[in-house]
Amino acid sequence: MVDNKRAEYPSFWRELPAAQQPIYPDTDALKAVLTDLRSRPPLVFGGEVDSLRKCMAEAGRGRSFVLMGGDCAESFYDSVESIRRKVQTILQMAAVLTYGASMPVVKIGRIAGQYAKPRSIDVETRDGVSLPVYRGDSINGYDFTSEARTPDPSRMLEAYLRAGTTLNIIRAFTTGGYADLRRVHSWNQGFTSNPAYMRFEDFADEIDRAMRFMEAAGVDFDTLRQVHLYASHEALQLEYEDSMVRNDFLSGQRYCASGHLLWIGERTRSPEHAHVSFLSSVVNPVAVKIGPATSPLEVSSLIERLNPAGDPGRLTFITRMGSNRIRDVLPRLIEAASVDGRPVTWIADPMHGNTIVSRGNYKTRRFDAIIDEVRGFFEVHKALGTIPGGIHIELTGNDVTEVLGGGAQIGEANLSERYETLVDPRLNHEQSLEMAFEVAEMLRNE
Ligand SMILES: O=C[C@H](O)[C@H](O)COP(=O)(O)O
Ligand SMILES: C=C(OP(=O)(O)O)C(=O)O
Ligand SMILES: [Mn+2]
Repeated sequence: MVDNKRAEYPSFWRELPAAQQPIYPDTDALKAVLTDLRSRPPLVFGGEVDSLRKCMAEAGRGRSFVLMGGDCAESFYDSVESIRRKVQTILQMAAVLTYGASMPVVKIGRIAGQYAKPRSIDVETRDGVSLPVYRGDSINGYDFTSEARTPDPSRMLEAYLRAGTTLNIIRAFTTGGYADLRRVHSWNQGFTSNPAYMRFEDFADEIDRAMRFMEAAGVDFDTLRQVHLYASHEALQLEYEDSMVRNDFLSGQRYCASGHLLWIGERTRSPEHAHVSFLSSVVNPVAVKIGPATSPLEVSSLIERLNPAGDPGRLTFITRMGSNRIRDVLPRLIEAASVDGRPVTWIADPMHGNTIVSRGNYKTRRFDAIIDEVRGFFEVHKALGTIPGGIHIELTGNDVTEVLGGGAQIGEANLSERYETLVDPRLNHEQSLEMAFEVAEMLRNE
């Protein structure tokens, strides 16, 4: 467990600098919402959170592989159909990765709480009019009006309710037979029968033979009808996260009950600042996004602050370097963690270091660069004898055109067709599956 002096002063984060926080004009309304949130039931429970921490520990030891995926920013208006397709996409990817890795795949959504966004610029200007930038549905609205863009504390309450609804949908889809491996396999067969993905045919045939072997050998597929899909999000909005802290009634420990795993973003990860201090005071598994400017010293300080007792599964680093930097930058950061010796789980986010702007001014990413960053991540770990523990992807189950390339060859001219994201470009359903096959092949060749 987290044996940290700061845990004795859980509000210590309030004394430290906190980047990317909204400023609410109505402080009385803010207080009322926070009081209300503190009285509400937790969204996730201690036992589930502890199970995920054990899964993250297994991934750190190379005995399982983590798939984290979902929207850059969820919307309060996401339909049940859109959530269903996202869950389906994650389940399909996980089945392919399980075969490639010959290991269990830990499934974690960027879901049921991914409503607050860090931004690089505070204002957005359109036709000479400047307004506060959109920071996620739990902070302000997407519409380009002064009213929508003003931070509104009642949005935190709505975020809590939407997260609860989404968790309920997830529980229904993952326990009601929808996640049955036979069903997931038949969806994947639909994907690989598309001529655009012919190159995965042999791999898909192998999976199909494995399924038939399992059936012939008498595996009880009915025991494979339920899966765990955990919920994660960036713990950016500290007042909301703090209002969701609960002492678990069984263990008595402090959990942030807004999601199973919480991460700290690249823009708020200073070891001396508020986000790190806040997450040091709860026992959830935590992750920190680290970009190419991260120093080995910061890696050791983050370990010291977030996992002083060296609990396996407590701390994950999500590397987001860019395909052209990962092979140079990652080795010294892994070495710093190895010298420290306390266990760390490593996950690759091949999205955020590969963002570009298209000629038509769309924020986008190239599919090939995304795949190349994962390849670099595997190469570096192989050279150092350390463990590549998983991948972290921005995806949607919808048929959007936000990322360039892939088998469907989305080009710059296609981006305007279905560019629907609120913030960053996501892999669409087919690109996500294509990525799963690519990474499964890398895992098999490990
Ligand atoms: O996921 C997030 C984005 O990378 C981050 O919010 C910054 O986006 P921006 O540069 O559009 O502000
Ligand atoms: C903002 C994000 O990432 P990062 O902190 O790595 O830039 C994100 O994951 O959406
Ligand atoms: Mn993003």
